[in-house]
Amino acid sequence: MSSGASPEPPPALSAEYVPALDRYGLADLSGVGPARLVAVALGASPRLREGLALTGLLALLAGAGRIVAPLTVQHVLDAGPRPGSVTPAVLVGSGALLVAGVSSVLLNRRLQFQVERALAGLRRAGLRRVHDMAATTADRVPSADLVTRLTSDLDQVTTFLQGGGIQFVTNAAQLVIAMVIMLIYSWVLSLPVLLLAVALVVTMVSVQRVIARRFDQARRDLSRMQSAVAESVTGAPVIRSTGTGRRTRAKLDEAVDRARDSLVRTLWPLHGNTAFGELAISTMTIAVILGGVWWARVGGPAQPRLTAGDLVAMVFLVTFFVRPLQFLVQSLGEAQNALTGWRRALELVTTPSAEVRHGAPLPAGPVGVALDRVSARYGDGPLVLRELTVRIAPGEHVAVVGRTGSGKSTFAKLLTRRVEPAAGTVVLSGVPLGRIDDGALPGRVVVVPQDPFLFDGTLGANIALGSPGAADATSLAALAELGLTDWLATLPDGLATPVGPRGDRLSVGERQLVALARTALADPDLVVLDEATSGVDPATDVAVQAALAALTRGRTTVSIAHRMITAASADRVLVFADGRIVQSGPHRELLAQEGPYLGLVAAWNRPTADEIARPAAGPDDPDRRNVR
Ligand SMILES: Nc1ncnc2c1ncn2[C@@H]1O[C@H](COP(=O)(O)OP(=O)(O)OP(=O)(O)O)[C@@H](O)[C@H]1O
Repeated sequence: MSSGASPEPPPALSAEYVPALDRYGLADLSGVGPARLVAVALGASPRLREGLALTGLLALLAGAGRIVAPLTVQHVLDAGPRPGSVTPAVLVGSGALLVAGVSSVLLNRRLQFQVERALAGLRRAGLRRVHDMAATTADRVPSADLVTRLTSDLDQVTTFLQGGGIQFVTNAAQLVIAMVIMLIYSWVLSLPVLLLAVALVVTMVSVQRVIARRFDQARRDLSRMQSAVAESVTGAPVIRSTGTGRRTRAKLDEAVDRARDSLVRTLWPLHGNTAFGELAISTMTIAVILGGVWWARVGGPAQPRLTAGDLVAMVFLVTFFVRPLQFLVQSLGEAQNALTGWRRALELVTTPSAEVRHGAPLPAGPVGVALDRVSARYGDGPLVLRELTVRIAPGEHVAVVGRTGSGKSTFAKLLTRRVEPAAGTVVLSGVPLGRIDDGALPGRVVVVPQDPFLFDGTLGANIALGSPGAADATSLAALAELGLTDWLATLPDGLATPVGPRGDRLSVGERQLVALARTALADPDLVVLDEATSGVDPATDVAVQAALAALTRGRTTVSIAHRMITAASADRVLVFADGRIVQSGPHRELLAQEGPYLGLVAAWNRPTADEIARPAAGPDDPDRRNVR
């Protein structure tokens, strides 16, 4: 593809195309007929539509040109070898071959370019969709799976095309033209050829269905295998530390074996199809030769039904009919594989976007939150949040506490549109969240996760993400605002300190500090914070608490609190149990009530095994302070 090519416009699918969704919420094109599939493919890859008529014409010229040779031979044989007939016939034949050659080169070039551009467009659109989905369906289909799927599916298409798949078009054109000319020469001799071709096609189509099903399964198993491999590589430190290497290997072996078995299962019908195709092709050639000799004798020497030239031309034509048919049969498996890849890539691209475009703006100022009888679930699973009704005033700091699995994270995901309510409405500053424009949320509603993701680069670059283009001075001011100047001074190169891939060179606590500085720079109006549960050393923890206090001052904040100090410093605590809010009020008030909060506080006050192993915490340790 030329580097100067303009980017593929986004898919413009026909208005009436409303995809059925599979259980992961992805478009499901598996039951869609070929005409609809082609329409969807053209809609998703507009480049394919460009110059379709010219492409068709080139295919016809390339296919027809090759068939001129038998016609020339027939003419010369029947007219007798006289210079008056041979020379023009040879000239016409040579000219036609030249046109066919040039058309074939142009066609291949054109198809290669168009298809590669279409594939690049699909890749781009697919990756964009993965990003878009990561915001809403990440919990249903992991983004890594989608990327693996997109990459391997489109690789399959490229492999097919590079292995001669482009010839498919020329061969198909040649097949049709040879058949038409054969019929013109002798419909009697064409009859057995066509009957055998019909038998071949009928068998092929039914075996093809089996191949398609098995390839689909094989591709799913290959995707699963790739995900399992990727997971085992990413999770290598955990696997090593937990001593679960043997179990992981067994899981990987099982995934590899399953993928292998699936691939082997595709081979039987594939080979059966090829063998049957070869058999049919040989039979056709024999039928034409024997039938031709018989048919030539039927009329007797005085009135032969077939001239010698006709018979020779027919034998040639059968070859020209058979060769592409053979090619098509042999490539059918790979074509099927590539088609499945193309279809699955199209499924991803045509999955309806969850983005809200041209939605309402989010009114300026601190954000107020209102939930009315909101329930939520993952996929078609059970409700994990039930009938939540809660108000959070602008500027209020609310801590969300509860046992593991009680629904705290899901509540946070509801506020940031990572989970759609199954019932009820979430309203931010008077506007239903589902109607707020996607562009209105970044920078205004910011999530600080437990273990923030940092890009491989400098500390400064990672902080500046909060306000793209921010100068170092602005980042330093944000750090100062959070009281982090002293912490910065402990780093070897200040803002220029490299953080390593995913921020691995920093501790979890330090990554949270970077995320807090990034958030301060963004200056959001609603902060949703998932407090780190572990891995924060006491010194960094003091810095995190101070930075948090500064960041949340005057901003609406929802903290998923795992420690008492965080709950105690909030204006109000929401206690979750089994997906419901069972208590709500300031920390001190809740301490005076009978209820689950007292149980949580007791658990928080119990020293952990880690703390028992450590020397006794000093009075300054914020987490050990008796807040009661
Ligand atoms: N992606 C998911 N798919 C299916 N179920 C999920 C998913 N994420 C969470 N759940 C389920 O939803 C329920 C609430 O989970 P959630 O993560 O909101 O709880 P939590 O209180 O934040 O727990 P923790 O403190 O352990 O993070 C749990 O039963 C959990 O198993």
